[in-house]
Amino acid sequence: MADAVLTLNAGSSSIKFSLFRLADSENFELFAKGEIEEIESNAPHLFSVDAKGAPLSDRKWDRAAGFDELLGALIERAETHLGQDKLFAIGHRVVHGGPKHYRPERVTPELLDELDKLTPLAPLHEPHSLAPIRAILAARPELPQVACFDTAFHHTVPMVAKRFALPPEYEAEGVRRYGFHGLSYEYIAGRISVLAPHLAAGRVIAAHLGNGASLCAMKAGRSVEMTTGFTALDGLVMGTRCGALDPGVILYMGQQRGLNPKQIEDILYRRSGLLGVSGISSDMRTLEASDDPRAKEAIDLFVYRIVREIGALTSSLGGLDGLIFTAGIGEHSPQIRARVCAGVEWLGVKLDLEANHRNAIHIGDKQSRVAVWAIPTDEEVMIARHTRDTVGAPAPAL
Ligand SMILES: Nc1ncnc2c1ncn2[C@@H]1O[C@H](COP(=O)(O)OP(=O)(O)O)[C@@H](O)[C@H]1O
Ligand SMILES: CC(=O)OP(=O)(O)O
Ligand SMILES: [Mg+2]
Repeated sequence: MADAVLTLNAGSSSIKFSLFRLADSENFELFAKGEIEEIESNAPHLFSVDAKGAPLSDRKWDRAAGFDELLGALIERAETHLGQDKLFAIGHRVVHGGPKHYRPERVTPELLDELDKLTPLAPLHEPHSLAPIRAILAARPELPQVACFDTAFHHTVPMVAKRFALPPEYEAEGVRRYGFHGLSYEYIAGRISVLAPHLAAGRVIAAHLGNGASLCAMKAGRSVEMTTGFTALDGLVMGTRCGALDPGVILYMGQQRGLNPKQIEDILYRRSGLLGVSGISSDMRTLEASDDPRAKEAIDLFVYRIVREIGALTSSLGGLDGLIFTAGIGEHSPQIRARVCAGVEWLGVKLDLEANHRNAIHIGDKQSRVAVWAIPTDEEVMIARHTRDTVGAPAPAL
């Protein structure tokens, strides 16, 4: 009999989950993974596959189903798949931990009440992480749950990089830069120490380019700067988010256009970025396949901002030894990686075009002064490890 951890990673319209078995006291083995899609629609869909990708279960609803029902169905499936093995804890990616929560924490009703207050700072994510936690707490109060914060890895960023040049009362209230995609960067930092030990003590920029996108500057495996800030709106152009914006634009929207805060939130979070600029899609695959000039304009802007921010983060690091691409676009788009690397060639970055084309992991040219890698990320395994460490490894069966 083995023990298992279920991880949940909530996005704006879907919840990804993974089920890991504790193979021994240290290592997890992926047992199943899947997704609940269209969670708030009239047709939610739950599917899962095993570690090799073979289908395990598939269920479609033909009506809206609340989080209680969807999560109940998920846990029931997970326990059925596990058979004799025991689900001992559930871990969650929670995007914003605010000023107080920068370590994984066991969920309590008090913690949930505090995290609720951070919803305005992560409107696409926080409600979708907290609703499943609440549903599970009500249905299965005996099952330990752990919140793993996406902001936690950036706790090491120096204060000078976290401060806004605002009057001090804002800083005192926690209005500062936090940074996101921390679970992904923590995983990447661990992989670098295995795959490229010579980089582990060096100056590295990791580019998490997915639906949400950001860069993280790491020195000796610790975050020293990132492009996301108080919220996951700042920095790079994202699927539907605008990235860095002159705050004067927000004043303009309110004062000249007469938009209220909810309408502005909707534009900045849901109607900007690749989708807003192209008017076609937030999905990089669709844009790459399109010959519409607006798709090209959106991709040009996406790449330009990455190149610009790599320059800025290199300054924070005082030089650059390694550049790592990860997440959906970073792992799978040779075109975007090639264009970014061409833009920062002056830093000593040179791609091996053939390795890049076949999506190899080590994609730097032998002549490249900066090591270049494309490393698949795994936020789920990070959540599983933190969950096990926070709850404590289960006692061995007698
Ligand atoms: N082969 C590919 N080429 C280009 N972009 C890709 C490819 N595969 C996935 N992507 C892009 O990755 C993005 C999604 O990244 P992902 O890390 O899965 O996002 P999230 O976890 O935030 O939902 C989408 O823009 C998608 O188009
Ligand atoms: C914080 C964030 O942007 O997350 P995601 O990339 O999952 O949207
Ligand atoms: Mg993601």
